[in-house]
Amino acid sequence: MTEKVLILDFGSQYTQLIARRIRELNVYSEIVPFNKVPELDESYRAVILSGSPFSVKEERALRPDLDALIGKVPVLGICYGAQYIADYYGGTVSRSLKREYGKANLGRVRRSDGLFESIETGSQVWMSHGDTIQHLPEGFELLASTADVEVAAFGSDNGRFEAPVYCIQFHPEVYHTLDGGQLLRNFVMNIAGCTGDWTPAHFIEQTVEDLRERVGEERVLLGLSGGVDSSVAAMLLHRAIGDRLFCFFIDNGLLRKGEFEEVERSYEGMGLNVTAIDAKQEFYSALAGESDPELKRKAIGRVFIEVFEREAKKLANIKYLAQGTIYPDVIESVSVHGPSVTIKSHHNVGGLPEKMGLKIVEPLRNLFKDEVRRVGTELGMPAHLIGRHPFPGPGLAIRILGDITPAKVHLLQEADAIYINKMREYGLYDQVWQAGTILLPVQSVGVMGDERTYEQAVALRAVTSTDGMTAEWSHLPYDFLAAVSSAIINNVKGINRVVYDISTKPPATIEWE
Ligand SMILES: Nc1ncnc2c1ncn2[C@@H]1O[C@H](COP(=O)(O)OP(=O)(O)OP(=O)(O)O)[C@@H](O)[C@H]1O
Ligand SMILES: O=c1[nH]c(=O)c2[nH+]cn([C@@H]3O[C@H](COP(=O)(O)O)[C@@H](O)[C@H]3O)c2[nH]1
Ligand SMILES: NC(=O)CC[C@H](N)C(=O)O
Ligand SMILES: [Mg+2]
Repeated sequence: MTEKVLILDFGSQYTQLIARRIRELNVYSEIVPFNKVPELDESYRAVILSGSPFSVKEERALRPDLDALIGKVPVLGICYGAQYIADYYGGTVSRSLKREYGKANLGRVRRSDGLFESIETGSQVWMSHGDTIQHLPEGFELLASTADVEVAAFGSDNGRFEAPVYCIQFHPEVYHTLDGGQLLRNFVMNIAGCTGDWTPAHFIEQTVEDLRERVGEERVLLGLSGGVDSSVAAMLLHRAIGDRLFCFFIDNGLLRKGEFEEVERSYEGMGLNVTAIDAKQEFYSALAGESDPELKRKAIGRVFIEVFEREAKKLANIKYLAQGTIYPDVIESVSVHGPSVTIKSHHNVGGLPEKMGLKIVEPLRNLFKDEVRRVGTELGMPAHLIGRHPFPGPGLAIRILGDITPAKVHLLQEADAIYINKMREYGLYDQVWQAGTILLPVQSVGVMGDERTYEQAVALRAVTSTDGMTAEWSHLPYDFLAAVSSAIINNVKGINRVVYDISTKPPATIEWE
């Protein structure tokens, strides 16, 4: 049984980060809304309470029953989590008009305590709160202070409860808390006694076993996109059920330049059963004359389903559809406006299961993207497949603003290939999370060889991100941007202007449509 750390989400913007930090210790962690605590069987070794935009002093504060948790397993409260524990057990928390936001240093630390082992006095921490803990509840002791807050950390491991409880006002999960990783390690490994059994090898072994059990002797269908998620899902299934996995790779005419052939080639030698399907014309016909972004997406989704359905009919007895759904797609988070379900799903073959009566298998639904990559590496997949930037299912159709024609696709493919190749050449590809070129529906005047031109413009997009939910525009070097711009304008006839997109998400999104 894999050991687990449970994270109760009170709506902090950092909740996912807590889960990732724990997983970096090779310990499995899962996030649940604060009010959906599962039965704590012995696989749960510890519970962490996240921060929150709420204040414990508010009427609407989120107030789960802590008696069900505290004393059962070691508990760590972070920020709101700490304030709530203080408040719950009879301490006092006061609201202050002044927020403490940013770096602070732990001025006094009770280092004899397990939570602060190997952490020096003066260690830099990151604060983000308005409320202050004034008095500790009975049975708790002060563990650390900063210049601004007396109660930066406190805990109870003296017998008031049967398991230790620790509370910290700062955020150990953000990188600005320099010893945050050490603190979490102290809590998870030393105090909660986790051993670190969540490794890619362990995950593969267990998943392959589960898949064999689940799928039995049935056949499984999988849409392969050339992207990381579907490729790793395919490899896992292949290991579990071999030739009973049938992969379809569809050329929708909206892929990058040379991508169809390249992806086909990279799957050779991996042992997968892949059928490549040329459906370019079907997609182009469905998109003809359509310029509304949502209608374009819908048309593409519809054709994906049609193609899948038709091809699947040629194979008898398919019972399952495999999807590369990953953890950020399924986490239920608490939103600032109250507990709600926010699930982002972009899955392009989404309508298929109901239509064909297929059951879904999602071998990656517990993994973050970087973990998917580590599993892929462990499975022996080539580095260029693992390191690929994410690419949307609707492809270049959502990067060509307005209606789609094969000629526009061609124009964008050429510009995009120059951008991406140069990015590799300059050693920037792996520093960027995702990059692409957007064909703008504007023409502008230029001059080339003493002649007037009146041609289209492209925008370059490059972002850094961890999961695509938020993103920063990448600060790419000017000499690189200059080289790309001149290569595109000199080599792609039809484009005479290149601009760089400097918008973050939110409020912009990564794709333009
Ligand atoms: N050209 C395609 N042929 C077959 N299936 C596809 C194609 N494009 C997308 N899909 C299906 O849609 C799913 C969602 O695509 P998505 O881009 O989110 O994931 P991915 O391609 O596996 O990974 P990545 O996010 O790294 O691109 C894929 O997992 C795949 O099953
Ligand atoms: O498979 C996909 N089908 C889609 O319909 C789709 N739309 C956006 N994306 C990808 O999702 C991430 C976030 O994109 P946005 O900021 O544009 O919402 C980025 O990585 C986008 O490339 C998609 N992927
Ligand atoms: N980051 C947090 O958890 C903040 C908790 C609470 N809203 C405060 O301002 O003090
Ligand atoms: Mg993709």
